[in-house]
Amino acid sequence: MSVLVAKQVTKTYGQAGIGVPYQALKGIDLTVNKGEFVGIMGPSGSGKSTLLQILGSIEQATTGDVYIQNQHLDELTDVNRAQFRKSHLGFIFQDFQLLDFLTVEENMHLPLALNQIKHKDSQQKIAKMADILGVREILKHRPHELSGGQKQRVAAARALIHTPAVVLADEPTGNLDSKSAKSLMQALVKLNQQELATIVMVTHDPYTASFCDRVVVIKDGQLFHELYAEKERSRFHQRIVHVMTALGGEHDALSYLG
Ligand SMILES: Nc1ncnc2c1ncn2[C@@H]1O[C@H](COP(=O)(O)OP(=O)(O)OP(=O)(O)O)[C@@H](O)[C@H]1O
Repeated sequence: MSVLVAKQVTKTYGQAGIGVPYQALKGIDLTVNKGEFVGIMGPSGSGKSTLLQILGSIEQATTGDVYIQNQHLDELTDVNRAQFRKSHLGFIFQDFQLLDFLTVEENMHLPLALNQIKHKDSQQKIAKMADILGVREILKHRPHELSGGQKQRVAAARALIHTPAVVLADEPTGNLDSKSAKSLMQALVKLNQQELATIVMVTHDPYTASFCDRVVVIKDGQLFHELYAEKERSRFHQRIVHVMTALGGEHDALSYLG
């Protein structure tokens, strides 16, 4: 069952008469099924963040259609779009974006409060998420008392706690050391497999991407290639590295693809 469908999405920045218009996306088609973990990769400036922002209804596509759980995003009013985002989407950012005046527990409670989840259910959800993400011991701490890895696991808990239709993650391991990155990705895989969470994640890092079921590669605003995971993650990692190396090189990138 598809949860997210993007059809022929384009994005042109720069209004007529102000500077030179720039087409960042040139007709992207993407379908993500329930319980899929999809990585979006591509060189710097290829349009990854633009695509993620359009999928998250933060930016509007210039042309094309985006549906999340059959809801066409362009058909929502501004008020309904904000409400839809709160209830149907979860976001994880590179710089965590936790509220420092709230404890970990209160940060996790925020999406539940915004969606008017009852106190008893909230407590159960917080306890379950805290266990899956290994943050139970730090529930009473404030974000400034945490390591980067802990902060990002809390941010992931907050993004997923209200069981959104899709979680959109923009470079979630970008500020983490390799050990913390691995632990975050293992937690996301667990949430993906146990809770059937649907995750779309932009990353530069082939190792981070190797935890996905599928990696979509964008080049110059267009879909360039798709890779599917295989049993051994290390082999998938290698294949991603090959594709990205080929993309960054001057030679015929397609000669690497198989
Ligand atoms: N608000 C904006 N106004 C004008 N141009 C923009 C804007 N946002 C992005 N762009 C341009 O659109 C193109 C795609 O940008 P985007 O941030 O989506 O790429 P990216 O693949 O995420 O890059 P990176 O990996 O460096 O973050 C780039 O050329 C960028 O300069």
